[in-house]
Amino acid sequence: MDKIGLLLINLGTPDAPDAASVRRYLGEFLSDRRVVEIPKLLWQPILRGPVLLTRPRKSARAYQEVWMEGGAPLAVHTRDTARQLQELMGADVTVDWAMRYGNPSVATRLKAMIDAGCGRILLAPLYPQYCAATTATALDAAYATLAGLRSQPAIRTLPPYYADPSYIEALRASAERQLAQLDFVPDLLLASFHGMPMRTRQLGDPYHGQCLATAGLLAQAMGREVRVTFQSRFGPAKWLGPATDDVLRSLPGEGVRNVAVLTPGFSADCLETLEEIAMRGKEDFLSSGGSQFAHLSCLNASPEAMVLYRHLIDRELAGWLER
Ligand SMILES: C=CC1=C(C)c2cc3[nH]c(cc4nc(cc5[nH]c(cc1n2)c(C)c5CCC(=O)O)C(CCC(=O)O)=C4C)c(C)c3C=C
Ligand SMILES: [Fe+2]
Ligand SMILES: [Fe+2]
Repeated sequence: MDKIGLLLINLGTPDAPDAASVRRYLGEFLSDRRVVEIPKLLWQPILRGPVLLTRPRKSARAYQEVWMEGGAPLAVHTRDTARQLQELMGADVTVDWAMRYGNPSVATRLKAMIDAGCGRILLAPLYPQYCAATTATALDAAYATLAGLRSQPAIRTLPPYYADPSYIEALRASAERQLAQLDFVPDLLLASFHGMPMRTRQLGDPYHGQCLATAGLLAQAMGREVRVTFQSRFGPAKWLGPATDDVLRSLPGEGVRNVAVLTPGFSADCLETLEEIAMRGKEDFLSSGGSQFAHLSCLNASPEAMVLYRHLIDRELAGWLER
């Protein structure tokens, strides 16, 4: 039988925390028509002008605040996840990882897997909630690579797992482990998801409903309220709300003194969780009168994450792997 490959795909991140690297990364990311759905002729001059002239320097400073010894947090955690999964899966499955934007690219890692003899490949975009701007474009990149091949491998894709009991259990266990380590008891749990332009929801993207479903199931599993917000607004269009920063600033006025923020839509910690939430979100909350703030880490390559991914992957590989 053919060798089996598992390719974890995450969003992407710059190669280094400097303006030139961030400009290259943002140029690729924000040129994706799945991400910014403005006609190319209108958007490219704005992107190449004001956006790429100003944002890279500001973002590079933010990346410098969270950069790790092994590189960008998103890359470090995604690589750790792949390495640990490789150990768990054993020699039957070749595990690798790639980024939709930047490096290592989907094209290079997918081709390497095929060159290594993998005739059956499971593509696993690490997004619990489906969104065209994340899941679909990650798969587009893989299919574009396959389009250039005479001999293609058999392909399966990991479905969104936003309501899968194994995902909800991983979130619950990870949150409760971290809550037990805090030196305060939060009055409220906030689940902050990455935002999207409101228009994508009206056009039928299921992302918003899947975020609400995840938070509802997590609230049920934890037996307490989990309030949903959306972060990382970009550009002048109306985005999904309520906005995380607005809510963090208004909570003290509602009598919420202590808050813990989860970011369950991100499989791994990254700029958006470590800088935007754990640093700027904390400041928003404390400067508005809050007393104690905690950001709970993403699943990353935690023991809870390994149980989750092993379960999701084994289910997709059933029939390919005769264990
Ligand atoms: C129009 C812009 C954007 C859409 C739509 C969007 C959707 C979206 N993004 C993620 C996950 C991540 N985004 C990250 C960074 C990031 N996102 C945008 C813009 C849009 N995202 C920008 C401009 C940036 C770069 C950072 C900055 O300059 O502020 C990241 C982190 C990357 C990292 O290197 O750490 C993630 C992860 C999701 C899940 C999503 C839709 C649901
Ligand atoms: Fe984003
Ligand atoms: Fe951000």
